[in-house]
Amino acid sequence: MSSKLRLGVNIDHVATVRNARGGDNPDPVRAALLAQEAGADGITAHLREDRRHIRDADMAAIKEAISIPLNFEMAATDEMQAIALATKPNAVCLVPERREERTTEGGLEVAGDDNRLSAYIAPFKDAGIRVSLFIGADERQVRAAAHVGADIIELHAGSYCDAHAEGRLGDRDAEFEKLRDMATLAHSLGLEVHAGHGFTYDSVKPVAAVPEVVELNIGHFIIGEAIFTGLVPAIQEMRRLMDEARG
Ligand SMILES: CC(=O)[C@@H](O)[C@H](O)COP(=O)(O)O
Ligand SMILES: NCC(=O)COP(=O)(O)O
Repeated sequence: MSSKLRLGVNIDHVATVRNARGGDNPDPVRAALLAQEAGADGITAHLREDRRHIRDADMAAIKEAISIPLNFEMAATDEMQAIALATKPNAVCLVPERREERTTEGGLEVAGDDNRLSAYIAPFKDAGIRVSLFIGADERQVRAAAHVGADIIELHAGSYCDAHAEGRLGDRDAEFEKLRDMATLAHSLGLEVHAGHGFTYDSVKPVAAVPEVVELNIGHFIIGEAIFTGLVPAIQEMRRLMDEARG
């Protein structure tokens, strides 16, 4: 098995730069369209409860503008459910949120919240919106994701990427093995497997080579690299490395 690996480009941090000054520039919709032109297979955007980057109007405008799938990241709240159902993305990805965190620190606790999550995801499934759960590489959470009826899991790759960046080689290898093993388990349970958070040109290839992983969502590094090389070359280089790893 070695299906094509999709690249979802997360454009949140274009909005972070815009919001630093107010006004309209840089425009996340323009970034989404450019990402599409550059060969992205999907656009990911996270409407945080505190609206620190993407805002409600961005999400609606991105959905309207692009012709590739939109992956709508959100906390599992009633407010976000109503917005996502009105936006009609291809998929929602439920993520944990803590107001004070700098970024998404961990995965969703599915195992301890399975009854609520089963009921929460039902309206999305009725509306034809695929449901992804952003979880840590943890067997309990993978099994619970299958149990609640998720279509997809996105494995939080942050611990692997951090260990890679900090040169903690033992931790990096241990975290990679967890990602690989949980991808295999999830696939065997009928879940589609994605991974994301923290990938760079240096860290992406081992995970891109895992055959059960069919999509990577990558944002912060690509947007940062775009400052130096431009958005299209930054996306194309990530795409090249992913394809090379897939071999
Ligand atoms: C869930 C996730 O990994 C993405 O949303 C990514 O982290 C970008 O958003 P933040 O930087 O706001 O966490
Ligand atoms: N779900 C992960 C994502 O969309 C991008 O994360 P990052 O590359 O911005 O860390």
